[in-house]
Amino acid sequence: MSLFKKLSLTNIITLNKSFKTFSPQNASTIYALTSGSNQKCGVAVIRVSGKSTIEALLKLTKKTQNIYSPRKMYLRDLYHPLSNDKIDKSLVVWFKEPKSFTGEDVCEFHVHGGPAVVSSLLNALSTFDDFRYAEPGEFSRRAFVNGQMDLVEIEGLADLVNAETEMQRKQALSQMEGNLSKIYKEWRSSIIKCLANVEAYIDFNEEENVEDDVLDVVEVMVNNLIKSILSHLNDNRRGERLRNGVRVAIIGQPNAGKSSLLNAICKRPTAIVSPIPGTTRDIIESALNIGGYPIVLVDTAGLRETSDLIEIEGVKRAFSNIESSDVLIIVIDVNQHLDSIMKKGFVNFLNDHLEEKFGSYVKSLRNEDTSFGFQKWLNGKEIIISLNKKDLLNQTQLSELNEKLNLNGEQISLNRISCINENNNDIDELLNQLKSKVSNLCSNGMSESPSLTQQRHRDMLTKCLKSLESYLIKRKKEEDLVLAAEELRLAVRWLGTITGHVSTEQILDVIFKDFCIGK
Ligand SMILES: Nc1nc2c(ncn2[C@@H]2O[C@H](COP(=O)(O)OP(=O)(O)OP(=O)(O)O)[C@@H](O)[C@H]2O)c(=O)[nH]1
Ligand SMILES: [K+]
Ligand SMILES: [Mg+2]
Repeated sequence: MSLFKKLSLTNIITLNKSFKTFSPQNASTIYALTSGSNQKCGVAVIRVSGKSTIEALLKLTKKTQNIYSPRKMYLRDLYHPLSNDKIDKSLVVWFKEPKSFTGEDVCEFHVHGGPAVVSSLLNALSTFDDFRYAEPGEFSRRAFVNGQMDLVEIEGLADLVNAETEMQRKQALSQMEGNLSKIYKEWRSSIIKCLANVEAYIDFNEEENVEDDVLDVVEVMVNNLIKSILSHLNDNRRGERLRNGVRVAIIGQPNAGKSSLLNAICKRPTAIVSPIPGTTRDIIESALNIGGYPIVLVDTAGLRETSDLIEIEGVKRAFSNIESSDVLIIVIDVNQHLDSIMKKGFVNFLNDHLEEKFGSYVKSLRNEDTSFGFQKWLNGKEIIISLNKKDLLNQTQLSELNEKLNLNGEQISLNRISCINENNNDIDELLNQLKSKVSNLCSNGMSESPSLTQQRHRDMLTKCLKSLESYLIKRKKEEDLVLAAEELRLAVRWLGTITGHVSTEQILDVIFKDFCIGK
């Protein structure tokens, strides 16, 4: 083995060793109701983790020595250690460290899910020395500290617990199983390799053992890394959208029927509907699951110029929601605008209508460019146009309208609906259009090429990318190689922060505070 290769190896080992900078706070044994609710239920699970777990299990089941094999279920009576009172008949299972969720000795008691049973067992556990009720996320935190899961996997676990739709579940499961971590870990080891090579070159370039082209090889590797990280970052936020929900804003002029449409889609009277224009002022949000994709449907105030102070604020909020939404459903009262559509043709009508209704907003978007068209206006958003109140048109008007609805190849979806007539397929057609737009915007949650799922990862990856680029710039300017190498060291750090190889208490506190107790 060349000196160069030997050195790479030892450097990697020291780099990997220096990362656990925090101390595990696992002196006490912790316990919690882990099955979630405090409501009555068939079975409640109480989890215990820590070094005195076994003592508690033996005491509660009145055994003097450990007769329990790990990972096997036993049916046992549980007794309160102080009163000797029988608490319940329970299934017990224990896991010997390190083969447990937390990496410590763990025991689970499956008891009948009544509040009195649960509190009696929790009370019994509290009587043991150095036992305390777990903090939110403390079991997971111990799993992390003991190396059972990295941070990205733990975040996947939290997402899995919070997943509300099928696609979210798939994405979270894949992340929990380490598919996303794998990418970050591979990148990290590549950078560590680069760093080790550069350091070897710095230390030993006088000697013949170091290959001449080492720095060129590093440059190629860094360039490849930059490419991979960039394409992961520029994924159009597909994974984040799936995790957080796609924002879909319903917009249009007053009385177009926006709130009626929200109610029709949600199948409940969420928003107030009235014939008075300017009814909706606040933003009304409703969470939906469409084909496994999470959606936040947003009803907004009708867009118009007004002197009503409250309505002005409503219109302002509507515009800021247009800005932050991924999909816009533009509702148009087709009865009111029929003449105009027939006269101008649909695309011209739409351009004029949008310019009139959204003019101020559009102007702010287009700066000096005065040409007006959907593409400019969309600004990357998906658009669905809903011609509402079609029930007010007669058959002749409807068929004349249909002939006019030529979109000239614009990338928008169009539908004709009625929010009054409950018994129609129009809303279904709209939902299908919405689903196809949303599925284009979201990752499908599958593991082949896991998507970036969190802003935290995005921030760290961006910093990592900057450091890699700085390395190349410093190399190009032929600056001191030691200073350039420092950039690689930083890049390793940023990546390590994502998975928790480099860690600070602040990051951990932020991540684990959102966990429920018992996780
Ligand atoms: N005939 C008919 N009337 C409708 C339809 N959809 C809504 N309306 C009526 O139109 C009026 C306005 O409906 P809303 O849903 O309040 O309209 P909006 O766009 O939310 O209005 P603002 O909140 O004031 O901007 C109400 O009287 C609704 O009953 C429809 O499909 N057909
Ligand atoms: K209204
Ligand atoms: Mg409304």
